[in-house]
Amino acid sequence: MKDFDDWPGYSLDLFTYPEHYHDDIENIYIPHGVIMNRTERLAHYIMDDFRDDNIMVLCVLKGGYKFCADLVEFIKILGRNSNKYLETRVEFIRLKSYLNDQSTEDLHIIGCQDLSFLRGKVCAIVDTGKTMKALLKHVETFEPKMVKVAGLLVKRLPNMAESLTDYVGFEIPNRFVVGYALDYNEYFRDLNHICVLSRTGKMKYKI
Ligand SMILES: Oc1ncnc2c1N=NC2
Repeated sequence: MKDFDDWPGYSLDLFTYPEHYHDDIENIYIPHGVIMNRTERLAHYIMDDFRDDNIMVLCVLKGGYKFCADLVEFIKILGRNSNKYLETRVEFIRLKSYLNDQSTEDLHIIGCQDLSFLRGKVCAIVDTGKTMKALLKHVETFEPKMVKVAGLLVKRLPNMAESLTDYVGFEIPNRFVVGYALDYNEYFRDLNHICVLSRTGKMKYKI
């Protein structure tokens, strides 16, 4: 099912958002409430799959920090309510791969390169759906017991190989979105909804 092929997004006057972005966003593509409900559902799947394992969550910064925090919170809440706790540790890795709204393809890791804490662990990589190939290859070199990927957004690219994402938040067309920790040159991370950037916004914050 193509979730968002010709989805026009919600008009701005239906939801609240930071006033300073008023002219910079085109529409509200995925409202915060919808993101949270979807994330809760993904937490259910993860609880079912990781039943008795402890999870080592590898959060991909910066874009993945909101999704990761909410996903881990839901895993904790679901565990408490079903009296089945999943011990969850979180580590962080920073990837920088976008300049303006263009992926620079060369994925370089900023910060901790040594992921030996993953050895023999069950690892859940939480990311916003950037190209996972290079990161997965790097993670595999530390011989984790099992790796699963949770991606908030998976973009439908023309030559997309099978998706490397085990838990997909939303499959969307290949368009640049901001908000919910997704940035455009470090702006819009403080926006709760996932929105489409307007031309004004693209020009205003262009580097
Ligand atoms: O659409 C996007 N918007 C912001 N940041 C990223 C995006 N895709 N990968 C990283």
